[in-house]
Amino acid sequence: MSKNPMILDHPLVQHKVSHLRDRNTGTKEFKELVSEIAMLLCYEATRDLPTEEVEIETPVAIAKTRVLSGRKLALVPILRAGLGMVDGMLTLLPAAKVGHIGLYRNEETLEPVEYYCKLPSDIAERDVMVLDPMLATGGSAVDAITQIKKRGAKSIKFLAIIAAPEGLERLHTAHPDVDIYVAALDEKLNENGYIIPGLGDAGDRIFGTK
Ligand SMILES: O=P(O)(O)OC[C@H]1O[C@H](OP(=O)(O)OP(=O)(O)O)[C@H](O)[C@@H]1O
Ligand SMILES: O=c1cc[nH]c(=O)[nH]1
Ligand SMILES: [Mg+2]
Repeated sequence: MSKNPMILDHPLVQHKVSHLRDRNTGTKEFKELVSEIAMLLCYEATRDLPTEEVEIETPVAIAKTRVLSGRKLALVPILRAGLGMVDGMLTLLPAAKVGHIGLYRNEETLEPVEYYCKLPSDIAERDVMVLDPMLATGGSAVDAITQIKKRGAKSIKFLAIIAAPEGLERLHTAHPDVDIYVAALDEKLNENGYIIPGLGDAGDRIFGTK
């Protein structure tokens, strides 16, 4: 990857993120947009997957062409909000295994509290993509990636929809080997650790809990 973080500047991504931010966007459309943006992030984050040449018989000739050369992949959404990105990713990567890490932010300290971790048993052999729509202070992403590395994974990417500069800095400092892909880079965090302008609480908007 040439740039870390990679901030997608594609018009489709910008258009969809604008609608996602809108406070008048309801749960159904919000979920659809998260899934679609995840698909576009996936397209960019898989640009370096290795391919191999094969011969395919078309109805008229033999084509020398390329297919993915069988790298094993794992998606690891950070619960809850990361779940919203899984379907979009699996649309493009149907063979990927899915692990889950449950984290929530302590509202006062803003530090992550871990409550669940279940990863594919062969995670150490897989290229891992960690998913969370929001990278705010970066505490959740850093903690999730630390847990995944403890279980042996060596190749890890992090995909978020909106990032704050504070979160990008913290994640890059803690895990400089991790390539980061984001759909939008925002201005700052407010005093409650929310991204400004952001989109509010992603988990609540995906699951309709507020
Ligand atoms: O970068 P950070 O400061 O750690 O903040 C980002 C985290 O906050 C949100 O989760 P939240 O704690 O709201 O849990 P939820 O997904 O269950 O709503 C979000 O989905 C990230 O996981
Ligand atoms: O702005 C924010 C920050 C953390 N988590 C969210 O869902 N939104
Ligand atoms: Mg939340």
